[in-house]
Amino acid sequence: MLLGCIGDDFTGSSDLANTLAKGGMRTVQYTGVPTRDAAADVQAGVVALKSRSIDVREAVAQSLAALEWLRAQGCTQFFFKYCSTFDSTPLGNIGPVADALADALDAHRVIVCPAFPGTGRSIYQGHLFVNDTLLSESGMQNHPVTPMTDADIRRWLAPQTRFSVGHVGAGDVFAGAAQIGTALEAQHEAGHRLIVVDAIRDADLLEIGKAARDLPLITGGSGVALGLPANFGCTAAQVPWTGQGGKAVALSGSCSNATRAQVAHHARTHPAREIIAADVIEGRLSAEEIADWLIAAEGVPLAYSSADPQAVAQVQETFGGARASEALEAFFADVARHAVAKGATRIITAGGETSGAVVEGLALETLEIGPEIDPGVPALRARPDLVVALKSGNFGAEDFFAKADRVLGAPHERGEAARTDLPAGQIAV
Ligand SMILES: Nc1ncnc2c1ncn2[C@@H]1O[C@H](COP(=O)(O)OP(=O)(O)OP(=O)(O)O)[C@@H](O)[C@H]1O
Ligand SMILES: O=C(O)[C@@H](O)C(=O)CO
Repeated sequence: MLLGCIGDDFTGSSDLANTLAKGGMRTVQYTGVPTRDAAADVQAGVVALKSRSIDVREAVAQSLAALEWLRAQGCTQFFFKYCSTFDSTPLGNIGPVADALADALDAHRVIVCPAFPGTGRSIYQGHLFVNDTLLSESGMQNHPVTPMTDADIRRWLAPQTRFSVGHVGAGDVFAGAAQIGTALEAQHEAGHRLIVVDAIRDADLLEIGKAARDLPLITGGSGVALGLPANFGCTAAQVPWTGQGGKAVALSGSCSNATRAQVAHHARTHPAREIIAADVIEGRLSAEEIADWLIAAEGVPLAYSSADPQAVAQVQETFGGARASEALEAFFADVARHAVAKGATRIITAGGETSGAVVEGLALETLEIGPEIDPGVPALRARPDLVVALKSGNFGAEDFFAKADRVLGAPHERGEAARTDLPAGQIAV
């Protein structure tokens, strides 16, 4: 293994794995820290944690355990993947995890770059934009767990880290890799260790990637990984894929604007059933009943708890946010387990936490990275008879659910039949 990656959530990890696989690296995503060695031919390993919003000490401990495993696999460079909207609070977890990894790797010029132009995230003069609005005016200021009320990433990161935060501005980035390297060195000499780097276009990210060639640790969204495969001699390639026939089901626990638009769009032409949060929390609805409905329904049936901010606030006020989230995530995991037991072979999930719960509930240990469905969302093979797509809340076009089903089911470009030869947990990219 060459490049070792640690992702702070499951959908974000598949977003990063997608970029690396498209760049030609043989990439595998692992659910949590594996207990055995990776296959010998894996070039990039992404250890997916659910560490974005957990207790900071636990997030650091899990990330260091992931680092240890990745080091043992032979990796020479490491990547800490967090959200392109820098989801964190003034207490962490991005800063403390980056600090701990920097210490462990003796890294002193640590790039901090959440930019992902393909989904509208850019950084200019240290400020993060979502399309044409500052992060703090993009809707992310209302996020229930990590409200992002300041778009200045330098200022947001400062209270989270023990180190001084530096900045490489757009002027240096536009001048290319050599100048980025010089600017990183100047920031280091000025006493800064975590260095926010501007990027507004993919071309900027490719130059940053070149400049990062010899850095032990890079942190950011998936965008800044664009240039890394080339440093290892890999070239962009079509990602091989064998489609999976059979029954598709879609599950959505994401309440983001993008997902709610996708749910509304899908419900116009496919069977869709709303999951009422109170029914789940108070035990009036069984997961098996929903799985039966999904299996019996035509097309790509969707079960969703996605609701607007007022409805979510009402549920949280009545039951408490943590209780509601736990109950709904456990419910979707149960629905997925029953649906797979009853024959589902293609599972599409929306929402980082929801997807994480489903992947853990189904005990999917490794995910083979397939072709991109929409920016940041790849098709994934979990088992010889099961494929999945894990969509971050804010990602995907309006027709995402139907499109995901088409890509998951698409025949291999060389026309091979679906594979049945590989045992679970031993799947190569
Ligand atoms: N109707 C609802 N009322 C209250 N909470 C809900 C409701 N539906 C879903 N939830 C909870 O809201 C949370 C949504 O988080 P999730 O990470 O799945 O989506 P997201 O935040 O849109 O995605 P991402 O993290 O990828 O941006 C989950 O914990 C889910 O269980
Ligand atoms: O970087 C992103 O925006 C996503 O991969 C993600 O992490 C959303 O949860």
